[in-house]
Amino acid sequence: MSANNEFQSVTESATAPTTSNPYGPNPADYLSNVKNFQLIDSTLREGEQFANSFFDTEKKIEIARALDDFGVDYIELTSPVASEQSKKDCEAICKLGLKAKILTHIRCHMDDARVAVETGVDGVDVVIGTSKFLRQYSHGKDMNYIAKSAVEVIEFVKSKGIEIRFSSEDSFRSDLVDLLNIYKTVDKIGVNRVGIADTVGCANPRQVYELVRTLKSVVSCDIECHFHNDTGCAIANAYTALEGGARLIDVSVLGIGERNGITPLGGLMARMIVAAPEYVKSKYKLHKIRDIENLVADAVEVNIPFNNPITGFCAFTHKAGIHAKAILANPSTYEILDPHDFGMKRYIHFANRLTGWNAIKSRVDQLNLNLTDTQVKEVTVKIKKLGDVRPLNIDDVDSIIKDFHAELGTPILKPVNTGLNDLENSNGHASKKVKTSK
Ligand SMILES: CC(=O)SCCNC(=O)CCNC(=O)[C@H](O)C(C)(C)COP(=O)(O)OP(=O)(O)OC[C@H]1O[C@@H](n2cnc3c(N)ncnc32)[C@H](O)[C@@H]1OP(=O)(O)O
Ligand SMILES: O=C(O)CCC(=O)C(=O)O
Ligand SMILES: [Mg+2]
Repeated sequence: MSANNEFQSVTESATAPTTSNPYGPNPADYLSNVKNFQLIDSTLREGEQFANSFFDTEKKIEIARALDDFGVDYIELTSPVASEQSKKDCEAICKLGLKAKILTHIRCHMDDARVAVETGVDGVDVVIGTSKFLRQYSHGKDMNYIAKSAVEVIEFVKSKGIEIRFSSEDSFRSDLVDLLNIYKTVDKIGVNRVGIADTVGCANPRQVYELVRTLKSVVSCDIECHFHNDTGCAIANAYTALEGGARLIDVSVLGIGERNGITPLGGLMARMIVAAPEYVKSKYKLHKIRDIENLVADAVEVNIPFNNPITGFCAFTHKAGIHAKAILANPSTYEILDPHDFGMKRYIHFANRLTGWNAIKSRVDQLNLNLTDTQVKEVTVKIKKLGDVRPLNIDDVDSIIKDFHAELGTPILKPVNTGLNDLENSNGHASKKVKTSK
């Protein structure tokens, strides 16, 4: 068996969930939930609550169009009672005729509901805090009052013929009996969705799975989930919620939102393409993620983080010699995501002291030079030696290779081609300055 075939067979068995069954006793059940999810993008609601955000009407429209083109199912907008302009922007976005359904997000109060239903939205997301913190320090209402006002608001919105979702804020610090009672009440009068919100980012995936499973056993409507990222669990929690039977996940571009934000759109796509590749690739224009992230990053004046899934400048850059060799043989050896699915490229960063002769041989081949394996190993030693002294760039490596080749006096058989391709790291050592992965 060739090296390539060996890699192939390892990769295939590692990515075959139905045979290796990493999902426990009912893989079909978990997977069917995961393969049918929907996205509610809240960049223009939760994202407006991000510290740096200010979107004028034109920018909101540009972002809404980009999200629609990407394929999100819903776009959630700031409450129309937040300000006069928020209301006008909501009305303007409703008139765009987008494929995505437009939602606005309001408090559980008739004053808000009356304004929301007049904006032209396809649905209203209603929220009210149910934890003791929110009941004491935010709105100050008890569970009876919450249930009464929820019923009133829901019936009113339903009477307008648009979608209605009821969500408890701070669900994971709320009393479970209180929660299930209020969800049962609103499910009975017929909401489109109920929402679970990890408002403070305290939940872990096991807690999420348990709550979603429990809720699923008492309501018949769809379940939506909203996860903050304070403890770094927002993507994992979203995924686990889907495994548990939730249908919809709230996301925002780059995860922008209150504090350090919520489940990021791009990061969730990275997670979901592994679980449901056909569904994700057919439903969402994944190659648009980079442009959407750049659009929002520019608007809120932040850089794309270096370690961002998919679009971080080094998300598909392989450096150590051991990795480079295997990547050259079969990219799946060290990649769970294929960069080409997202319109991205893979790079092998060979200009450093951790490189190996296999990576340097690839560079020699790219330069169309004619060296034996023994000669490539010799020139690799020279490259690593300089790499011990200072950071290297591609030109350093090329010069060492070309000088070595010239000293041998071997003719160059073909014209030299130094154009960039997948084996060159065009981002080089500029990580501190690189704003995006372009
Ligand atoms: C977890 C979340 O992200 S929830 C969504 C957060 N989004 C927003 O806050 C939208 C932007 N907000 C705003 O523009 C303003 O806060 C407004 C217009 C909503 C309210 O402004 P104000 O009336 O000046 O009140 P303020 O913001 O100081 O306090 C919040 C008020 O809402 C009430 N409230 C808070 N949550 C809820 C709720 N879910 N349902 C009903 N009332 C609520 C509070 O009791 C308080 O009213 P009070 O001052 O009469 O006690
Ligand atoms: O409406 C919701 O479900 C979520 C509201 C929110 O932003 C939160 O609780 O963090
Ligand atoms: Mg939130």
